[in-house]
Amino acid sequence: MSNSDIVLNVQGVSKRFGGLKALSDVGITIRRGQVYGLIGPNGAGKTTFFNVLTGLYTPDTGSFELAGQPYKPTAVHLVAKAGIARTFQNIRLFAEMTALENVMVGRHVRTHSGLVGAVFRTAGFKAEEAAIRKRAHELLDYVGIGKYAHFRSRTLSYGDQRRLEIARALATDPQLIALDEPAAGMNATEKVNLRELIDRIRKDNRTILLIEHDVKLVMGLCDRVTVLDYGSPIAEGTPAEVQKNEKVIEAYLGTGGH
Ligand SMILES: Nc1ncnc2c1ncn2[C@@H]1O[C@H](COP(=O)(O)OP(=O)(O)OP(=O)(O)O)[C@@H](O)[C@H]1O
Repeated sequence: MSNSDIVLNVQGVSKRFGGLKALSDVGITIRRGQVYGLIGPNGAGKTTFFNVLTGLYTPDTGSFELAGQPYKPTAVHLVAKAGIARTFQNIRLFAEMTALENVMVGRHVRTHSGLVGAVFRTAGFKAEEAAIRKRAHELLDYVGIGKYAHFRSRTLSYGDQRRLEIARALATDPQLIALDEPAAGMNATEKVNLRELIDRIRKDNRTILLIEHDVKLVMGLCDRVTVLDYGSPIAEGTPAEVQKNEKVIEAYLGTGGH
């Protein structure tokens, strides 16, 4: 495989909170079309890594490359523009906006008319708006909630709100989709449906990084996995490989499950 297959290459990430080393020299490499899992016991540093990657926390050290281009994760909107879209553990939708509007907002990251066009409603702006609306409908259909396009997002079920977040992430045409505990709070049926959706996104040659507590889901879905423990990577490999790794078994089962 050539280097052009590498979507995300992050190396040497460290992050301190006062005296606590939340991340020590963490690196991951993700290839195009992979579903990549980041797992580890509670407090291992997964969320911190996600937040660093997506511009919410400033790292102390680290190099960041997306699709071969260096990027600086200094602000969320810059990371989105560089091509990483994320969802949140605690769903962050615009509750009073419709499902369609939420996806359209995501798409605006990639639009060109800008403020002047929006204020004067130029022909270019209107054409762009119509294209965004069409694409947003397509994405809602794609994630399976097209019939709720005109419902306020807060009225959707939990599982459907998660789907909506994924549609909004896809709307930015990202190089990488980062899913923060996508199965959290889902029932068994919703989890099966989520798995199908993620599989489908992967088949469309998208690249996904996910943090997930549901180990079964991770093992069934991910091509590769990195395991963090106390802020350091302790194993990397296929799910089958890491499951057999002594350090991983100890991190999860030994030392009293911190
Ligand atoms: N903003 C912060 N300020 C201070 N300490 C923090 C902050 N965010 C995280 N930490 C600490 O950093 C460590 C790593 O936390 P983090 O939330 O990244 O772990 P995690 O693997 O995502 O855990 P969980 O599985 O419980 O979500 C923890 O000890 C946590 O208390």
